[in-house]
Amino acid sequence: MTTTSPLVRLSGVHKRYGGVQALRDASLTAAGGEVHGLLGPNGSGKSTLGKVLAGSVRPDAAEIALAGEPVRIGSPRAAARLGIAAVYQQLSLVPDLSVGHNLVLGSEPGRLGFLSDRAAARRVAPMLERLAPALGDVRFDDAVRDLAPGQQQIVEIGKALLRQPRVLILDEATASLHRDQVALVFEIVRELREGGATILFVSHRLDEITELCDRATILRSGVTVAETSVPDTTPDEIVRLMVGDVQAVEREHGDVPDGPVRLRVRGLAGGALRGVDLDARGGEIVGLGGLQGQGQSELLLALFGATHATGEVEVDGEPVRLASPRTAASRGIALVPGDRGTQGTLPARPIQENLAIASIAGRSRVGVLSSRRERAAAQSMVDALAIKIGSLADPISSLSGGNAQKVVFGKWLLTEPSVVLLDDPTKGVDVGAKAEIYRIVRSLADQGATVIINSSEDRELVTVCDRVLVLFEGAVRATLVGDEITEERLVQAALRIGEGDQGAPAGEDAA
Ligand SMILES: Nc1ncnc2c1ncn2[C@@H]1O[C@H](COP(=O)(O)OP(=O)(O)OP(=O)(O)O)[C@@H](O)[C@H]1O
Repeated sequence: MTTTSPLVRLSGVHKRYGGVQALRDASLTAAGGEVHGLLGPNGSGKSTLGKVLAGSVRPDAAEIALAGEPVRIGSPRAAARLGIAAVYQQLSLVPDLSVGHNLVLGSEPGRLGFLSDRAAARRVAPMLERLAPALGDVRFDDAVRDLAPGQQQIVEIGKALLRQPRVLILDEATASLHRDQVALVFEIVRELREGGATILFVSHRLDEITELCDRATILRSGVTVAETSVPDTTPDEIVRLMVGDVQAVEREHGDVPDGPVRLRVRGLAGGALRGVDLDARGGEIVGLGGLQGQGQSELLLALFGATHATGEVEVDGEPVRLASPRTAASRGIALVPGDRGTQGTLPARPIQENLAIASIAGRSRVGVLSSRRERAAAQSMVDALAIKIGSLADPISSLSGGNAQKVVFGKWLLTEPSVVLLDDPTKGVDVGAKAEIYRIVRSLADQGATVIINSSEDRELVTVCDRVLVLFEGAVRATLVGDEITEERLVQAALRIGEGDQGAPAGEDAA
């Protein structure tokens, strides 16, 4: 069923959080049978608008109509009764409960309490089967706690789908998924669309937006600035609508630096890693590519001493013990983790403290740094990364996701590291901020640091890297250098197309 009458209409939406006007007269209109993108820079109000519709944020003012009928949505429960379901990057699953019970949570017959195991199993069996390609051999009884983050996200999506929503909000719900998992989610979203539902899709991945969305609403600073037909708009135009005119990031195919090797790794193994060799020079940006989940994050965590691994690591010719993040940090190794939700911040503490903490730990044993210096250092990072904040004293939990990620990034930059490990550092970061981060990554390298960057976006690897190691099942499968680094070659190497024809094999790129 495809209908042109708006299933969802939000207008005159205002929301203020303390000093931040998150939405001002924002609006959105989406038809049934439509995937509607909700786009905008970090902090532009996308999540807030979605949450107003999902009943989890109470607006200061709003008019909401569903299929032409004015409605009041005072709570998530009220939204659920209206057929509205939402999935976020932050999960709402109960870790100690089974996959099956998590799936039925929220769609159980309320008055009757919990479903019996048998009834629950019957209820979720078709959904588990549908999701199997993205879940692997996950079973009804497995505890959610034991699942990989991507699998948990899939369960969260399954939970929303079981409610058979007529409006489904996916708010960065694909950010932690592998490509094959994203493909399944898209398949399901298209089925929902066929059935006449409206899907509101929030993502910073332009390729996902152009692939999936029919129309899109674009927010800037809490205001709806445009509504557009996605197939009729080029990605460049979408970017321009989102951020105004930003300076495009051009790939600079400079020569690979030929200074001494700064980071030398031999036979790094453990967990998913099956013996990785790597030599990287100061000034070099080395990317980790390949299908996701091939050991890229594990490699970075092992180099940071955060997981148990064996092998030899040297920085500037001196052996580094893979003992702990503290040891790594003392040797000038910094890690910017990808999962900004759970790693790398003290959510309740002020932004200033979050920015300063790693550099304080590195420089002062006593840990007391004059708050004037801390403040000056923090402010310099806020300026350099254009982090959108109210005040340095606000808790980091008050920031939008992308801005929080910039704080994590800034925290490590302040330590002036010699080896910078970046684990998908721009996940959930808007295109404008991405460009800023790329510039900073480049300037770090120009100052002599070695940068190792894992990215889930091939485009990012093409944009910033001097060399890309394509990982496959915990080992380096291929190496692409300079002009060889194209999205096409990366995909080919990741999928092992044209075996043996993917640039120098691992190990041959050594000094
Ligand atoms: N609970 C809150 N308390 C205080 N301020 C908040 C809260 N939630 C959001 N904000 C602020 O409201 C503004 C809009 O945030 P929102 O999360 O809606 O943006 P967004 O477009 O989804 O951002 P991102 O792309 O970074 O996720 C931001 O400035 C943010 O800091």
